[in-house]
Amino acid sequence: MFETVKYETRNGVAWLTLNRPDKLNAFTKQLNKELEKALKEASRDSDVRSIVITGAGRAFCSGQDLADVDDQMDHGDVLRNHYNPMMKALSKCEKPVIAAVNGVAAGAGFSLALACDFRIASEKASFLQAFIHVGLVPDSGNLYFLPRLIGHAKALELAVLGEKILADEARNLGLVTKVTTVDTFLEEVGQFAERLANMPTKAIGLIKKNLHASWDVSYDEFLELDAQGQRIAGLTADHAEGVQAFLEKRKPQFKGV
Ligand SMILES: CC(C)(COP(=O)(O)OP(=O)(O)OC[C@H]1O[C@@H](n2cnc3c(N)ncnc32)[C@H](O)[C@@H]1OP(=O)(O)O)[C@@H](O)C(=O)NCCC(=O)NCCSC(=O)/C=C1/CC=CC=CO1
Repeated sequence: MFETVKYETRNGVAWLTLNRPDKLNAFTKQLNKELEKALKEASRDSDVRSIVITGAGRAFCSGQDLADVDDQMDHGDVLRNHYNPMMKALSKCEKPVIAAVNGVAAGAGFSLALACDFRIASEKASFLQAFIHVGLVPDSGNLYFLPRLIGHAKALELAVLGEKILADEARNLGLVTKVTTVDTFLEEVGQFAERLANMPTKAIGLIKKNLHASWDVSYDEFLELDAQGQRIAGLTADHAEGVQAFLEKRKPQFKGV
């Protein structure tokens, strides 16, 4: 299906593996486009109820392929034409997305991990604001998500100093949900992704939507978003099943509809 992204589905989970291990899964235009398409495919497929993004080999993603940067190129247009569509496909996805950070996440690879809903890190994972080392500014939504996750002061420190953050520090900062050993990494990511895939998918999508909206609207406007979201959730079969299961004292079987 794709050359630079491995796309697999099993047990309700789409696994999207960035697949340029020799270059630490650095982004090329092809990888930007294929990840965008893979995200849209997983968003569309009703059998998919959670998504994992990870990297082949020893890295998660090392950001822009620096051998593929042309002196003459307008970096703003590179973002507009190649990165932003990929990042928008991710932000528009209503299903839970997990960044399974198996190794280094640098530059736009760090941004990609930040834009996911959850980050699970292997003990070998690290996070690097590589941009400053090549005289650039963190992009692809990096400075949108980072202060929301760890606060302004720490976000500024990481972006300006560009020091590598190891997995345990990332957990202490609140950047990752959990850190696993190398040996149990894929199994634990799989278990977490399948747990999400068996939850009320529409409600998760609405939680994502309203949490994002909460940064941009007044409290009164937000209360109206609550009402709109709850109306939609209240009409789902999963809501009916949740209530029924509670009354019957059994475990609910959510179907994602
Ligand atoms: C810290 C590193 C990510 C990992 O370091 P290390 O583990 O020591 O591994 P290396 O020996 O450095 O790398 C192994 C091989 O992979 C190649 N490689 C790694 N990263 C890239 C890359 N980004 N582009 C191309 N190739 C890469 C590396 O050359 C080695 O190959 P050989 O074995 O053939 O020699 C470290 O690798 C590192 O700092 N990488 C660069 C990180 C970086 O600066 N990323 C880009 C930031 S800018 C960005 O992401 C976004 C944009 C968007 C728009 C426009 C323009 C630019 O940037």
